[in-house]
Amino acid sequence: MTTHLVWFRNDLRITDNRALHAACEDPQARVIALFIATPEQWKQHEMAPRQAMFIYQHLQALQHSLAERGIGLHYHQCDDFADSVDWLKDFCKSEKVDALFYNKQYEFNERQRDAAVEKAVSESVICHAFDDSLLLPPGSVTTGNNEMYKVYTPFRRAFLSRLTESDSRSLPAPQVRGNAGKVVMHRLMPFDYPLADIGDDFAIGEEAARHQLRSFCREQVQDYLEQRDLPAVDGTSSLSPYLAIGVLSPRQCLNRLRTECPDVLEKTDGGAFGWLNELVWREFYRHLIVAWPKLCKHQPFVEWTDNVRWRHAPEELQAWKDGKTGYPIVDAAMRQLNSTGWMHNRLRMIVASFLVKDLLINWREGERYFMSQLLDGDLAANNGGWQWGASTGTDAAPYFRIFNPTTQGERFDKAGRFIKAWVPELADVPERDIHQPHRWAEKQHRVLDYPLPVIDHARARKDTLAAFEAAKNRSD
Ligand SMILES: Cc1cc2nc3c(=O)[nH]c(=O)nc-3n(C[C@H](O)[C@H](O)[C@H](O)COP(=O)(O)OP(=O)(O)OC[C@H]3O[C@@H](n4cnc5c(N)ncnc54)[C@H](O)[C@@H]3O)c2cc1C
Repeated sequence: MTTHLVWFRNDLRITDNRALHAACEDPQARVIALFIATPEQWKQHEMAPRQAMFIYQHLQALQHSLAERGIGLHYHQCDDFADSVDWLKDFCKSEKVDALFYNKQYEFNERQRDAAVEKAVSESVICHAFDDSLLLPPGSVTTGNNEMYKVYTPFRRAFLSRLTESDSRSLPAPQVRGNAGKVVMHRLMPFDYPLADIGDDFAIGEEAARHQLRSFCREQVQDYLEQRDLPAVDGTSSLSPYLAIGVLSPRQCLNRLRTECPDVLEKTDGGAFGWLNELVWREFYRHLIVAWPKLCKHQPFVEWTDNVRWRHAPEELQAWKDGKTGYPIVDAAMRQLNSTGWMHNRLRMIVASFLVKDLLINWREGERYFMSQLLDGDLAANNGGWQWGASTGTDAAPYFRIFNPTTQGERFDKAGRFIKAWVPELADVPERDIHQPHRWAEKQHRVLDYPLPVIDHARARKDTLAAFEAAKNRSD
């Protein structure tokens, strides 16, 4: 009997999982599954303790779903990727594995590890790697010169035309195998990594994720364009934590969207197309890290931006992290992040702009801090978002485009509902004054238990423009 090993990594689901599906195609094969935890590597990647917990809980759910189908999940903990290569080689030998099935990861370290694994086991194991976490594989959407796009809009155009030709059907969960009911449930030890409570906002399991997807596409996606920028409204899908660790696949998202909104590709001014556009951003950033691996190594896409003389301002950095900058929308956003591990996209843009363009602090500090807190931490999307905000990346906003944190708050949280939910110190401030609470307090002769702005935006704007200008000149 042949033995097929499915190595789970960022694809913690049994439905529409290409590697699992392929491994189970031969009904006679013995199929076993494996997850390797690598806490030392996670530390280096700044993975949030909340995300580690989210993974751990989904691993438990996965183990049950696999066992019901007659597939035992083995679990092992190594320090880092290098150790995992050696261990996997021995494991394949001891379990007499004939074929290894896995879904590709696109980050630089992960690709190096996979190449090392394939080499290490090549004598006795056939490896099957699948493009699973994207709608279209990296390198398949290119310019006429066969190069990756550096700008999003033409990428999207080319992407959508390729998408219509591609097979993006979702695959079913594997059939129940002959040995169901006899599977050994190996004990899943908690990872040797800090684990933090994830609260009640995100239910565990792929069924819960699919339910959330279904109801979003059925009930909310039509209003996406009007609501997606309003943090006080639950107007986006909140599916990013599931997509980040592969509890849900982008094909499942696309297919559900098409079922509920069959004209999604034709009606380009509708909410459904707007949502699809976000899924394409996700693809864009993943394609980019493969085309430019330097993005995985903390390097800016636009090289001259490395000449910017960032400020060393540890107290202001800390105020930003703690949500105590004195700018209500920034503080509410950071407190949401610190308390839930999730932040609304508009707010991610605002706080990123504030850190980089107001405080003139290196974008890498923000990127790192986000990873350490986010439940949906994802190298490609996070790096892409930060480099966009810092004007150091592809398709970046030009450096002279600087968000004004006060007017951003006025535009997207007019009545301050979101602010009041997260900054209780401002509970008494009337709606019309919520974005400039100290001005109101002064007029009212009130003392607010809320910090004064850490920086004056108008002055900061000038300084930042000068710093970017000087960096550009230095590189000419
Ligand atoms: C500074 C910054 C950092 C970010 N860090 C991350 C991160 O670590 N992980 C992450 O998944 N997203 C990140 N994003 C992108 C975006 O903010 C989140 O994906 C989104 O807020 C998740 O909420 P949602 O699931 O309700 O999204 P929806 O609006 O419902 O979008 C659907 C899905 O599309 C994807 N998506 C949406 N917007 C983007 C985007 N701008 N870039 C890439 N993918 C997108 C996500 O997978 C999301 O779940 C970041 C954005 C910025 C500006």
